[in-house]
Amino acid sequence: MLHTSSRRIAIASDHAGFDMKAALAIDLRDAGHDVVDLGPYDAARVDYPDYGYELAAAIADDRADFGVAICGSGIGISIAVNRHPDMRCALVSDALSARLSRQHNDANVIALGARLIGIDTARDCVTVFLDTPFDGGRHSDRIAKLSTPHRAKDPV
Ligand SMILES: O=C(CO)[C@H](O)[C@H](O)[C@H](O)COP(=O)(O)O
Repeated sequence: MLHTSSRRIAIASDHAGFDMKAALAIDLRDAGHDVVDLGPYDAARVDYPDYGYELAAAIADDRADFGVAICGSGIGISIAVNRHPDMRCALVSDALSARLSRQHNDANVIALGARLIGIDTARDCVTVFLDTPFDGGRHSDRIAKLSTPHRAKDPV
């Protein structure tokens, strides 16, 4: 059982993340979540930006509450998701990082590297991610700044 309260979860990968995506989608559905699988639907080689952009759009359009993004390292698809100003995609490989990404960063997408971590670690990360609330407080203004980026101050 991955977690308790039901959520709308979009999940996407590239070819390297295809098997992990399939396993996590089953787990999430078994746990009672409404899972939107954005593909790919077979293991043929694809480009991770296409799927990262689809995942970001699904959340931005309110078709999902949270996202799970998977590629070989998790790096490429996390970069793609984070091109959207309202996405806070956290690439994690341990449960503590997954928890902190929710508590401090209000991350709405978790990215995983299927060639770097095993399915048990991935399950732990997703479980903690979905079960952990945002702390708010001092973190809220920082989160707001992420959606309105500005240039760094000129050096003195
Ligand atoms: O990890 C990735 C991007 O950060 C991708 O999943 C790919 O694994 C990576 O780009 C390598 O591509 P390949 O076509 O699988 O060799």
